[in-house]
Order: sequence, then structure tokens, then C-alpha cells
Amino acid sequence: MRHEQEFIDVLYARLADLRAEAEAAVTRELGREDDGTRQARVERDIAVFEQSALVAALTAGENGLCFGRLVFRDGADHHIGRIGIRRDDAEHSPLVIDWRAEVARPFYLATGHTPMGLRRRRHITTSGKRVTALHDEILDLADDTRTGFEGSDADAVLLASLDAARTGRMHDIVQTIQAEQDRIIRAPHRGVLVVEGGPGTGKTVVALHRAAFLLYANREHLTRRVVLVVGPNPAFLGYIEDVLPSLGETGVLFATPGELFPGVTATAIDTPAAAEVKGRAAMAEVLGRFVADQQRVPETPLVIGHDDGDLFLDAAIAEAARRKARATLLPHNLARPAFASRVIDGLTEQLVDRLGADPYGGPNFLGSEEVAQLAMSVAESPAVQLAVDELWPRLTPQGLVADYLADPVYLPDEDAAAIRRPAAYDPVFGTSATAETTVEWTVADVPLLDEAAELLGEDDSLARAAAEAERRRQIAYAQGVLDLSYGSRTQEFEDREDEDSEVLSAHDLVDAERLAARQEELDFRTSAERAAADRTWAYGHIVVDEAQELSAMAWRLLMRRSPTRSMTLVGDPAQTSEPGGCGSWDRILMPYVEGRWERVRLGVNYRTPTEIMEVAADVMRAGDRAFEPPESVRSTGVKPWSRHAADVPAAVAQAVAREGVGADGGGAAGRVAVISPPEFLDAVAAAVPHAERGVEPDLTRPLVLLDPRQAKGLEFDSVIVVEPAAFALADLYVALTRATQRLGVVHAGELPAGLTGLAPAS
Ligand SMILES: Nc1ncnc2c1ncn2[C@@H]1O[C@H](COP(=O)(O)OP(=O)(O)OP(=O)(O)O)[C@@H](O)[C@H]1O
Repeated sequence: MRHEQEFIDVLYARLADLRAEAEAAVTRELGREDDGTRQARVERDIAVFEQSALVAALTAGENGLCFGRLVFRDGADHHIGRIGIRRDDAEHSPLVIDWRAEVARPFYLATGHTPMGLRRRRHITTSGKRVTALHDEILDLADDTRTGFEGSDADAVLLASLDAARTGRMHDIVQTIQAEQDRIIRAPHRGVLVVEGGPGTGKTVVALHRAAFLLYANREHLTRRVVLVVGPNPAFLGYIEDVLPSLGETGVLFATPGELFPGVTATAIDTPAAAEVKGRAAMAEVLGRFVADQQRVPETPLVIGHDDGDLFLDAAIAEAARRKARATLLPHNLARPAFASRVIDGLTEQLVDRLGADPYGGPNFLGSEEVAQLAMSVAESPAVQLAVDELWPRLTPQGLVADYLADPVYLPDEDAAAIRRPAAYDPVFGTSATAETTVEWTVADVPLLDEAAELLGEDDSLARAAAEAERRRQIAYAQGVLDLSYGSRTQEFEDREDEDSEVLSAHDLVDAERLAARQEELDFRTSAERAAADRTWAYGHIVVDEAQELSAMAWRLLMRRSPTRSMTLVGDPAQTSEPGGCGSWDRILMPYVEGRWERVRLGVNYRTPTEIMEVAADVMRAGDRAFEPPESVRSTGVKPWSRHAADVPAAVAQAVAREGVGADGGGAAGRVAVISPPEFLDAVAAAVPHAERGVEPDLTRPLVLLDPRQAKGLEFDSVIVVEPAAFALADLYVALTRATQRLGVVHAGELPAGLTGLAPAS
């Protein structure tokens, strides 16, 4: 213990030095007078950016900085930590090794049967900077040295962590990653990896550690292209948001499916029927046809005034123009110039025929210069432009979808009725131009907007050309900066030989292009922020949690954001509750990566004790006798209970009080959740006014009141489920599997099959 404490003291002293150095560097750079040149600013901004990131990583890594030690048979001896730190010696030898480095792998994988060269593995438990416990495992049977910390219970550290009171925030699991989880975390980043498993098997936490690992192993690429984590709702994102920063990774973008179309926030709620219709893959084709309908041919010719006499934009001209524009295969707005030019040609021909016709049937009198002049006058005529606008209007995604929802076509009547929304009519401007500003969007509208944006296209060629010119300029400047600063390269954090795998380094300037990219980032703050604002951003890797809930249309959107198909999808088809949810992985992935994706399964439930899992499994077996739940890793001896009560809210209040939550909302050890069907939420809330509730409840409060959808992915020490017969089966399964310690059910109506055997509460 003393030796380890001495080591930890040295480690924290080194951490403090490094942080002081980095902080001093930030202060120095910020205070430095620059000579006003762009180059000086680039240098300063880069130094501030990198040193600040270093400070953030060092601060994040502080808690539980070192948690393990590996002693190898060949004499090598390494401490393992949350981040890698090097000594201040000439070789910069490693003091503590990042858990993601290859050399740390035996910490997670070695067994007595396959010791991976290990003699001894030690778990070091700390509280703040103090060593509080050691657990040693001997992996080399020939080794007869004993430290006194050898115990047969190798799982003690894991069980202690699973038993600990919840805080309302997910924690990292670097100290206790299990072998089956480690293999998923370190799987190569190419392709689509589906992580499946029942409740509490660690799908979410594993996916987050995988993101941290991929950032470590592919830092350059993924920092620039950004890792996106998609989670079901804001409360869930709040619940998981500390995990990656605690591993030193801050550049990851988190979003709910309703936030994936920049500029739109989903605030309205669809009926289940509407969400289901909007989520169908067929909506892509329906919207395509609706866009085609906006490309019109007039029934009677449009009469266009012109100095040389009226022009007639008839069906023949419009039809030819439409054919030509569609033949470009460009999106609607980008094909518009082709339509306009053919209309102008048609109208010019009319003028030429009229003005230059030879009454005796000879060739037209007008020369090519005169014809060109006439064409110009037609093209510049506001009346012609208006006519083109009418037949091939410029459209926005918001305007198009609002118009479509106001009068949905190409759908059976019943489906159209489900999604129809009154047009936001503006008496001055008409409907479509302003509808977009007044419509409240739903989560299921977001993929429709994205589809519309694809169909319509955005004419950003000028913006792109300007961006490219700017990038070239920055590369030229960056080359100059490089020449000056390459000599000052230092690397404090590195565990692997490979340069690209460094954790962080102050001056990791490798080439001018990369430096220019950094500078580009500085202009717009971080890559993650730029990605969030860019609908066409191609992410380096996408993690989708609760992936079973996404509709076919939502998958189309996500796949567009991942052209390289580098994705980790986690979910559990048995927990599908969204009516538009895709459910089966085959169905989700077939259109994109048919046969070229990998599925792995996690089979151990770390959250829910056996006693609770048996109850949840009984409920599922009532509908599917072959249902196989994940196996719980522990049992608590505490049986779930049920209470029949005429006044359900009052009974909930009593149960909450028994959990130790006082009327002021304080007092409980850990966290308590009441999960109620939406229709009873208000009544229950009146009985437990101290419960935290809302769209984005603060889960760190002792007592929260949730509907089943909000409870997805979360966990609590104790859960009280209200009126279970009113839940859909998948929702009930989710609600019953949220507790780490205790589960109770309060009901006035019948209990659903599977719950009737619960012990009645006293
Ligand atoms: N190796 C581990 N060490 C410590 N805790 C773990 C480990 N694996 C999982 N856990 C814990 O188990 C709990 C459940 O994990 P997680 O939420 O990732 O499961 P899930 O499969 O996503 O569950 P669900 O589908 O029910 O939402 C979390 O508290 C997580 O920290």
C-alpha cells in the first residue's frame, strides 16, 4: 500500500506540474503582444487551443488517474491510467500508460488460462489521491511471492462498482471493462458494428468507451471529421455526457434524432400513427414525386408582355424545358438554370420567328447577333423570370415539407389524414413562402426535411469555391508557421511508438495542410461545432444508441452523414417502442451495407439484479415463451414487490417516503425513479410534488418522475412502476429493468401477466 501510495503521490505531482505548465502556456500566449501579422495570430491561437485542450484532459484525468498495474513475467512493470503521462526524464519514459494502449490490454483480457505474459494484475482503488484498496491476481502459477492482497474474489472491484449508489450520471468503466466488452471497444473502426444485448448489458457504456478508443487510435482523422453520438432524448444525453470528458475526450458531438437538421429544433409531438407514416421508407419516393409536381407545365399558355409583342409560354416549351432540366439528374434547385435556359430559347425562337420571318418562305432575316440580343432581352425580362418561378419555383426544404404536410398526396386516405397539418396561411405572402417560419417541427419531420434538402439541392458552388481558395491560402501561411515552430516539438503524452496515436502533444505539427485545417477549426471554433451546423458534414464515426427506435427515414439521414459507413449501432430489438422503429437489424442495414456488417452480442446484465430480471423476463415470456433475458451478474436478495391501491398516487407517495426521500426531495441514498404511463403523470406528480419532472429532468435529483420513453437507457437505485397494465409491452420491459437495487409496482387495475406473482408490499 505504501509503495503504491508513493507512486500515486509522484504521479499527481507530475500531473500538477504538467497542468501548471500548460496553464502557464495558455496565460503566456493570451497575454503575448503579437505583431499584428496573421502568422503571429495563427501561432498564438494554435498554442492556446492545444494547451487548453491539454489542461482539460489533465483535469478530466485527475479523478481515479491510476487504477491498475501489470507485472509481466519478463520483468516489465506498468501502471495503467485514465490518460497516459510521461516522466520528466531524458527519454520521457511512461509513468502511467493510457488504458487504450495495446500494452494495457492484458489488464482486461488476461486469464489464468491465457495470461498474456502477465505474472500479476493489480487493481488499485483510490479515493481522491489516496490509495484505499488493492486487489491482486496471480496469473503465473509458478510465482510464489505474495503481497497479502491476493484474493479469490477477482470480481470484487466490479461488484463494488455495480453496487454503488447511482448519481444520476453515467460513469466510465475503465477500471472494470470485461473481456467481452474490451473486444467490442477495440474492434477496428471500419464498417458497421452492431452491438446487441438485453437491458443493462453495457451497450451504451461500451459504445462510449469505443468512441474514446477510436479517437485514441485514429486521432488525426476522427478529430477532424468528428465522432457523432446519437441518443434518444435530451435527458439521456445529459445522463451520458460526462463519460467521454472523464476519459479526456471533449470533441465529440452529441445529438438526438430531432437535432440532426441544422436550424430546426423539433418541439412538436406527432401522434404514434403520424410518426409511423412519416418514418416509412416510401416517404422518400413520395417526396420525390411531390417535388416533381412542383415542376409544372401550364394548361393554357402564360402570356408574357415584351417590348416586341406578347410571348406565349405554352405547354410545348415548358415540357421541352422540363425534359431538359430533369435530364441533368440534378436536384430541383440546381436543375432550375437548365429549365430557365430552355424556356428562354423557346421564347426567343418565338420572337425570332415573328420579327425576322420572310413572308415568302425564305430563311429568317435576323442575324446571329440580333438573335443573341433578343435572347438577352428575354432572359432579363422580369416577366419571364416570374413565369420561370411559377413553373419551376425555387424551393426550401422547410417550405416543401410544410406544403406537403398541409395536403399530403400519394398516400392512402387514412395515412394522409394521420399526418395532415393545417397550412400556416399568411394572408399577405400566401402559404409556402412563410409557412416554414411558423411550422413547429416534430422529430419525425427532421428526416423528411433532410430528404427534401437532398431532393432540392442547395446552390453552394460559389461558397465552396471561396472556401477552397481560403484553404489554399491557409496552407501557404501554415507552411511559414511550420518552418518556425517545428523545432519546439515536445511530446508529453504518448504511449505508443506510432506518432499518430499520441494522446495529446503541445506541438504536434506534422504538415502544413494539417495545420491549415487546425487554423480553419480555430476560425469557427471546434470541428464539432462546425459539423453541427453543416447538414452535409461527413462524420468520421457515428455511434447510435437505442438504434432499434429509428425509422427507415431516419436511417437514410444518418447514412448520408456517414458516407464511409463507419458506425457503431447499439440497441435491443426487444426494447423497441417507437411505432416507426425499424426493429430488425437486417431491415435497417440491408439497403446500405447488405451482408457487410458485423453483429456482436453482450450477454451479461450488469445493472439489474437476478431478482428483478426474473420478473422482467416473466413479463416478456407471457408474450414470447422463447424469450431469453441476459444473465444478471449479481443478486441482492431483495424481492420486487407490488401494491394494490384504490388511490394510486397516494400509494406512490408512501412508497417514495419508504425509500427515504423526504417531502423536501432530499434524504434518499442514491436515486429513485417513478415511471408512470403519460396519462397518469399529472395525478402522480400532484402526490409527489418534490419529484423532478419535465422534458429534460435533472437526473441528479433524488427523485424523478418519468414516462416510459424518458426512462430509456437510464438507471436508478430504486424504481416504482405505476399501473403497469397501461404500458405497451416493450415500454414495460424497459421500465422494469431500470433498477440496480429495488423494484416496486403500484396499481389499481389488473396486473399484466408475469407480474401477478409479485410479493405484496406490507
Ligand atoms: N464492465 C463494467 N464495469 C462496471 N460497470 C459496468 C460494466 N459494464 C456495464 N456496467 C454498468 O452497467 C450499467 C448498464 O450499462 P448500460 O447503460 O451501458 O447498459 P445498456 O445495455 O445500454 O442498457 P439498456 O439497454 O437497458 O439501456 C451501467 O451502470 C454501466 O456503468
